[in-house]
Amino acid sequence: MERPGRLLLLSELRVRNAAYDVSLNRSLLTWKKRVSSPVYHPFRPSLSHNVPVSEIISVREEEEENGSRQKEDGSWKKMKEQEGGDCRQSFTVMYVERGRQHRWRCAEVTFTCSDGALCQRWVSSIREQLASIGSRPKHLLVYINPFGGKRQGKRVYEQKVAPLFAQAGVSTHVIVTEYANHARDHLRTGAELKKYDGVVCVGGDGMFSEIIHGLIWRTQVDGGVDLNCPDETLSPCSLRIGIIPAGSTDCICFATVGTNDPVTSALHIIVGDSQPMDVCSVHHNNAFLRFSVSLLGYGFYGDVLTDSERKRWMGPARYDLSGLKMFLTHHYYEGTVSYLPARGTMGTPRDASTCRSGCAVCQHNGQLLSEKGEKYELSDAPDCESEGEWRTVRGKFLAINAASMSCACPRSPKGLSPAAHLADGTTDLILVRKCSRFDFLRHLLRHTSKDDQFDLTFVEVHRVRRFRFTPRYCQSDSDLELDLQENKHQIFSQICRDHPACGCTPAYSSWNCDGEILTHAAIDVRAHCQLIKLFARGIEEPPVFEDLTNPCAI
Ligand SMILES: CCCCCCCCCCCCC/C=C/[C@@H](O)[C@H](COP(=O)(O)O)NC(=O)CCCCC
Ligand SMILES: Nc1ncnc2c1ncn2[C@@H]1O[C@H](COP(=O)(O)OP(=O)(O)O)[C@@H](O)[C@H]1O
Ligand SMILES: [Ca+2]
Repeated sequence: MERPGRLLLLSELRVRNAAYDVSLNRSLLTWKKRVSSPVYHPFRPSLSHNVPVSEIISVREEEEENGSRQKEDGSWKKMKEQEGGDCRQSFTVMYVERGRQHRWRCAEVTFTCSDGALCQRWVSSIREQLASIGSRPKHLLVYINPFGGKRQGKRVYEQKVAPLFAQAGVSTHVIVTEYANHARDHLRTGAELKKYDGVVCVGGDGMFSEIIHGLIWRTQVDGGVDLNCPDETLSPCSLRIGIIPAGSTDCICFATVGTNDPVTSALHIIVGDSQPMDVCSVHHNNAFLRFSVSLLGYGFYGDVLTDSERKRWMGPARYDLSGLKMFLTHHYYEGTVSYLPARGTMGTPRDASTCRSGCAVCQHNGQLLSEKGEKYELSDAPDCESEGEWRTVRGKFLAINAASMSCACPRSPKGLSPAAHLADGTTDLILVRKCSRFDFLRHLLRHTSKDDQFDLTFVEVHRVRRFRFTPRYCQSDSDLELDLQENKHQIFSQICRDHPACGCTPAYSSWNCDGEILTHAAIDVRAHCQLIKLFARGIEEPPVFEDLTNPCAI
């Protein structure tokens, strides 16, 4: 068996007319400038580059300007004569280069070889190494929401993403959605999923939500799982999902990649990254309502979303206006929250460390939950003997938020729950009790600074596996139906005839479920560990020691 470090090729090649020693093994492509004097010079920029094979995007043979080109059969039709009489050919390697703030770019380097045969050997060796990476997708199903965010999804895909996919030899079937839930319904029933290695979503969190609803639903139906039963163990989806950010918040992309940049996302897809992610199921009276991967927010975030939907024409700025309006409105909601604390798992919501690439907490908890899955499922059932583990909080709340991941986004780069994990099988339940406007503003502002948004007397946070919310004035299903029919376009679409303070504060808010409105206030939520996978790797730590041998790092 070949060891990863075994040298496959070592040649003297030229890069921009300078001589380099270029080597390839199964994990690394290295090019190192030949120096006339080998004396060490501390201030001379480094002359060595290392690119992991896993981060090579593609390799292409260059067509010489003077007409020398490769024939269909791979032989060289005409060689360009060098002054010295030798023939030269060149090839270009495209690879991932890291920029600022987790951005990735496609860089390239052209190597000139002394002869065509050597050039071909290099090209085919690199191609062989790339082909042996089994995790890279070859065929992708792409859904574009042309109306997400600033309505740039189609243009962004065509101009920035499609050329990269073509360069990397990734074939695509592209569907531009024509109506809301088009992608979801196509994934449920129409798409031939066996043909693809992954699904790509061009849009925002709402569009991503459509994709996971289609994929998870299809996987459960294929596996005979009853989605309406909150205690069922769901089957994980095998297809990975890529997100090209083209929405308004794009928090799922930001929290899994570290930036909202279409090129960076496309490169993570091409190199075949894989990031498992938790999904919460939301039920009402034993009927399945929705899935959530980022924010489930009642009160403030539910009201912001409901208000902002009527301002869609404003684009992403609608959230700022609705946010300000709802902050001034200052509604609170009464109810009971019951939760099952996450026991035996690593990590707490007050940890200083955050979820990063290759997160040990996610790996530990993921393994624990998959090994002890059955036992955990049983003890989680609220009506079994361990009912005593459930805790209950009653009160008046300005906001009840469940963050299954940090929910970091450009508005709040550390997120709603900075220490939440992408794939640990838990969600962070944040309860913001009724307080003054001034105190609520302090809490909100802390999402944008280094200060701890949980270190306030009216805020509590719990890491949980399940929770339930019941509003004080219980909503009947007929109320909800009337509500939907009559008050669809009202900011607070509640029936509050039984509410003593009717006219000043509504009895119910709605849930903001990854940017989609849920009108049922009473819900039962359960975290499912690592139910889906993304073409991402989590947020990378900046290198502690810069690679001083790499001039790009200086
Ligand atoms: C006075 C300063 C206030 C600063 C408050 C900052 C807090 C921001 C936390 C944002 C968390 C966002 C969680 C993500 C939610 C998205 O799923 C959802 C839909 O996204 P998309 O489909 O891409 O539009 N976005 C929202 O609900 C927007 C919330 C904005 C709240 C101001
Ligand atoms: N072609 C379409 N026409 C109208 N709505 C659509 C279409 N495609 C998707 N949607 C819906 O648009 C909503 C918002 O999409 P999203 O991409 O998240 O943008 P934003 O981040 O701006 O909210 C989602 O609920 C999605 O279901
Ligand atoms: Ca989680």
